[in-house]
Amino acid sequence: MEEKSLQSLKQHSELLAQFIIRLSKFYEGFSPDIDNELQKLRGHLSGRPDFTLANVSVNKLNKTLRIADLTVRKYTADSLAQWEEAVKKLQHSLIDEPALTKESAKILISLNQPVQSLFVLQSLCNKVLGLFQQVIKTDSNNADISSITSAPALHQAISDELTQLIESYANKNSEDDQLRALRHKLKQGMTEDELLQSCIVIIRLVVQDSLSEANISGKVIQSLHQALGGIHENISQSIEQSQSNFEARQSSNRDIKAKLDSIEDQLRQAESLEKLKQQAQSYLSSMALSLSEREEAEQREQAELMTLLSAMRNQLVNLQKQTQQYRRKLAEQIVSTQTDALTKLGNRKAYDERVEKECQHAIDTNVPLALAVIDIDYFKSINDKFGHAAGDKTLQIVGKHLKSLIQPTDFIARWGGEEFVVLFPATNATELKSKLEKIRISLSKLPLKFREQKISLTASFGGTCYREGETAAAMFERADRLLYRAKHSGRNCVMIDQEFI
Ligand SMILES: Nc1nc2c(ncn2[C@@H]2O[C@H](COP(=O)(O)OP(=O)(O)OP(=O)(O)O)[C@@H](O)[C@H]2O)c(=O)[nH]1
Repeated sequence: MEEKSLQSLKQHSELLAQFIIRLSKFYEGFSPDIDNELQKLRGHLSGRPDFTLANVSVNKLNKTLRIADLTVRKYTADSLAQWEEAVKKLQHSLIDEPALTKESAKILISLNQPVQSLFVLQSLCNKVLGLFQQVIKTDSNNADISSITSAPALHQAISDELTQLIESYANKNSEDDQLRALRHKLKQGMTEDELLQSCIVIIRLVVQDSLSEANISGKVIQSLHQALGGIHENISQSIEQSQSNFEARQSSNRDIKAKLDSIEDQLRQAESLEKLKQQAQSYLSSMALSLSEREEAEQREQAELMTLLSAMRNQLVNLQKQTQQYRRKLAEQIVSTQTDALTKLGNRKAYDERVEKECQHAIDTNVPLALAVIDIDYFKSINDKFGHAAGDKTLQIVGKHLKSLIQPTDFIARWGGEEFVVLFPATNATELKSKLEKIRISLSKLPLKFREQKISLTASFGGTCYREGETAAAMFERADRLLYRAKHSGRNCVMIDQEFI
């Protein structure tokens, strides 16, 4: 019996030792105190077990484990609170990501549930990390997309706009070194900083230019004002002079009349012919004197008037010269602000003005108006292969060629970059399609050669007709969408609004 219970005790202590070994392995590294104490306990229970010492170890372990348990709970609570705060912060930046917002809400609910074990805590930690990984991935994707699409598109749009502005200034100031350098740099490609600095340079130029324009206009107006003031003074002077001359003539008339009346009286009362003769002679010589004085005065007046008139004439001639000069300058300015410097075709401003007129005409006359947007295919590759100068030359050649293919009543403008816009008055969609097809084929046969290399060039076309009641911009957008479709259908083709056919 004793032998049996000893055997059973041995078995139990071995089982306990194995359990302690497993427990030690599980807790290994968790705390050095627990590791040491478990190792001691294993020693007390192996071989000849010493239950008294084992009991001491178990008590020590109990205490350490209680403290460790409190530490783990506090650590768990702290971790959960920190993760919750981090997920909440993250949630604010996820407004545009509904899937991630939903996921973060789910995680927040889990983080607020009681944590039963370290495994649950670990799984929560994994979920939080997973969420952050997903957000980082989405952010970098978005950053990639925006750096591929919006930022370069904006960069390109600003560069194109600046090129146009510089072109129109270069028209006026072809010798300006700064402009020449800017134009060159823009064609080479600019960094964002350089682009911003160029914007500032151009803004300064525009301000200076408008200030000097205002100054010139001010001077012209001032001199017109002076000239008009001079003419006004001369006219007032001549009116005053005429008034006083008129009064002098009236007094001279009264004088002559008085003398005639007096002769008449003398004739009636004359007693002798001799006396009458004497008196008549005296009156006649006095009248002759009055008349010659009057003639002299009249000649003087006429001379003065002539001087005044000739001064006025000179002033008017000057005035006319100045206004003509100014009008010519204004006309030149209007032409230059509406001309594309590179192709010498109308620019977007010219198009904007013209399209409004043509739309109004289409409404008034009920005659169709067609619009085409033409974009050279793979133009960038010309720049890339042969340089910007070759690209510029191509734009000039294409612009000239397009102009030669349309009627004088049609209107062509360079919309920007490698895009042209053409207005075809009195043209319906079917006619537009056939006109654009002819232009497309003609363009594809244009002989172009750079560095001894023949290059074939094609363009894509979007065309539509004006719909009464819509804006010119709406018509353009429709044509532009059709152009986009033409590009996506393989390029070198014409896409016409089917509604009109
Ligand atoms: N030489 C020159 N290039 C210009 C001018 N304006 C715009 N560009 C260039 O035209 C190119 C247009 O390129 P994209 O918009 O990619 O068009 P694309 O290469 O014609 O391709 P698709 O239109 O899609 O067929 C850009 O590289 C611009 O820098 C200019 O006045 N002169």
